[in-house]
This record gives sequence, structure tokens and C-alpha cells, in this order.
Amino acid sequence: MNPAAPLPRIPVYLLTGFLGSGKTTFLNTLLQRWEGKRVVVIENEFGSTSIDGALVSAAVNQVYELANGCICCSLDHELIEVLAELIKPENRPDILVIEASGVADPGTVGAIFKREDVLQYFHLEKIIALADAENVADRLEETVEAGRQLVAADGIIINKCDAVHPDYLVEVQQQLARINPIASYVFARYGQVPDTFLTQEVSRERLLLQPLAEEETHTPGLKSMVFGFKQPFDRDKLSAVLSMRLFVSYAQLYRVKGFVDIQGQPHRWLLQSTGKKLTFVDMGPWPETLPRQSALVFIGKGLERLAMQRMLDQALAE
Ligand SMILES: Nc1nc2c(ncn2[C@@H]2O[C@H](COP(=O)(O)OP(=O)(O)OP(=O)(O)O)[C@@H](O)[C@H]2O)c(=O)[nH]1
Repeated sequence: MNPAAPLPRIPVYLLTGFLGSGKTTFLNTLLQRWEGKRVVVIENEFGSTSIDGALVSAAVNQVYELANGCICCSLDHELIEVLAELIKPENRPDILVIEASGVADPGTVGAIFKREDVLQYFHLEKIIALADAENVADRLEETVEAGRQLVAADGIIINKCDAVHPDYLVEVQQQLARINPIASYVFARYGQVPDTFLTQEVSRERLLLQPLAEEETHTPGLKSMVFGFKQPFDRDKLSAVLSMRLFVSYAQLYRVKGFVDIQGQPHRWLLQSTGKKLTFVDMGPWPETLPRQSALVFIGKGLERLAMQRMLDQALAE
């Protein structure tokens, strides 16, 4: 990408959710909320049909349509080209929204925003998944993509609440929370969510509050596991074993996220995977109320607790 004078990074929201879950409807609520700002939307549609560009409210400043396939499979370069356009001063948006196709793997799209050349200009604020309350349970049984979208999300909107009984909503949320215990959740009709949903770092708080829950839950095909450690990690070793595991077991290991205590580092680190990439973010000093302990959540299919435990044990500091 073309180097330019340093400016605040452009906030990016990545919207995912299975076909028909309400992404475009939610996007239109965002555009109303951000009225007066220059918002650019990148849409992509899987297959030959053109985008729902026409359905996106006129409030949007520009819609880029990537219609040649699925954004996560073949469009890396096309997306990068659009991003390169957007950093030109005349095109620069205040906010960028990407509505990924209903079958996209958001982890792979999110990984583009971890690239050094992209990170300089863009900041991925949040991956938001829309779940259709009426049929998300079926989608999870039928497809791998629905699960991947949900586990990659920082925030999950359980949409179409008007279409199901309130008791069933509770069940749906419980099922999703077992699949992705680190996301924040909100119930919605026609994508209407409170402002706090967009701004709160609820997922981090959740981990903070329940750092050492040793819980293992089973849902159709997906499992989430939490590991707790009182001994600090060696950062290089942890990075090496997890990067290798993400690379080799990409088809099984959908997500890793947690807070880690790194030997020799006074601060708390947030570690998370996006696609096959692993990142460490400095979260500042450990809160006084919390013990210096690591907690890591793994989400995927066919994960073996013992094998994961052994792998993590290897990365502990001596
Ligand atoms: N009953 C009900 N219908 C909704 C709600 N939200 C969206 N819809 C409807 O569901 C349909 C699909 O909504 P979209 O916003 O187009 O969904 P999408 O995820 O963008 O769809 P794709 O682009 O096909 O992936 C539309 O007819 C919406 O009007 C809701 O909360 N309740």
C-alpha cells in the first residue's frame, strides 16, 4: 500500500451472518446512526447475483461491490485494491463497513486487517455476526460456515426476535453462548441494537470476570474449552505452538482467545487468533482485583482436551 502521512486509523466493522439473517437490515440501522459521517460500505455476494447494494440505504456515501466470489476465498487482492483506494485523501471514509457474503469465513477476512500494511491505516473495531433466531440452530447443524461466523464474532446479534417465542430465545442464546462464550450478545428486531453494543468491550470483560472456569460444552459439532494457568507463559514458545496449531489444524480450530500472563512482562496480554494469524495486544497493567493468571478459550471441532493441555504446557515458562 502507498505510504501516506499518519492519520487516525479508519475504524472498520465487519458484518457477517448466514444468508438472510438480517445483515443488510442491520447495516441500514448503522447508516442512520452514523448520519453525517462519510461511511463507505464494501459488499460482496457469493455466486452470480449482484449485491444487495440497491437495498442499502441512500445514506451511505459509497458502496463497493466485490461480486466475483466469496470475499474470504478469492478476493483478498480485490479487497486490498479497494482498501488502497480508500486511503487516498479524496476517498478516505470516517467509517468502513464490510458486509461479508452470507457464507464467508470472517476469520479469514479479519486476518487481512492484521497485515502490517493494512493495520497502519485501518482498525478492525468489531466483528459482528447476525444470527436469525428462527433458524440459527438448524444452520449450525447443516453448515460449517454458520459456526465459523459465530465463533469469529466479538458481538452477536440474535435477530428476528419477533419471529419466535421468548422461551426459545433464551435457549438460542444459551446454545450460542456455549459455542462462543467470549462474545457479547444482544437480542434485536430488524437489527435495532443499543449504542452500547457497538462500543462496549463486553467480551474482554467476560473473560476478565470468569478467568478460570474449567468448562467444556458440546453442541452439534462444535466445542469450546477453557484452560487456566497459574504459571506464566514464555511468549515465544506460546506463539510458536499456537501458530503451528492454527496453521496445521485450521479446519478444526476456529478460534483462540484469552488473557495471558507472560514471564518478564508486567502487563496483561490479550491473545487472539483471526483466521490463521495470532496476535498479542498489550492490555496495560493487571487490574489489582485480578490474580496474575492466564485463561485461554479454544473453539473448534474435534478438539482433544488432553492434546491441547499438553501443547500449552510446553509453552509455560521454566
Ligand atoms: N420478522 C423479521 N424479519 C426481519 C428481521 N430483520 C430482517 N428481516 C427480514 O429478513 C429478510 C432478510 O434480511 P436481510 O437484511 O436482507 O438479510 P441479509 O443477511 O442481508 O441477507 P443476505 O444478503 O441474503 O445474506 C428481509 O426480508 C428482512 O426484512 C427481523 O428482526 N424480524
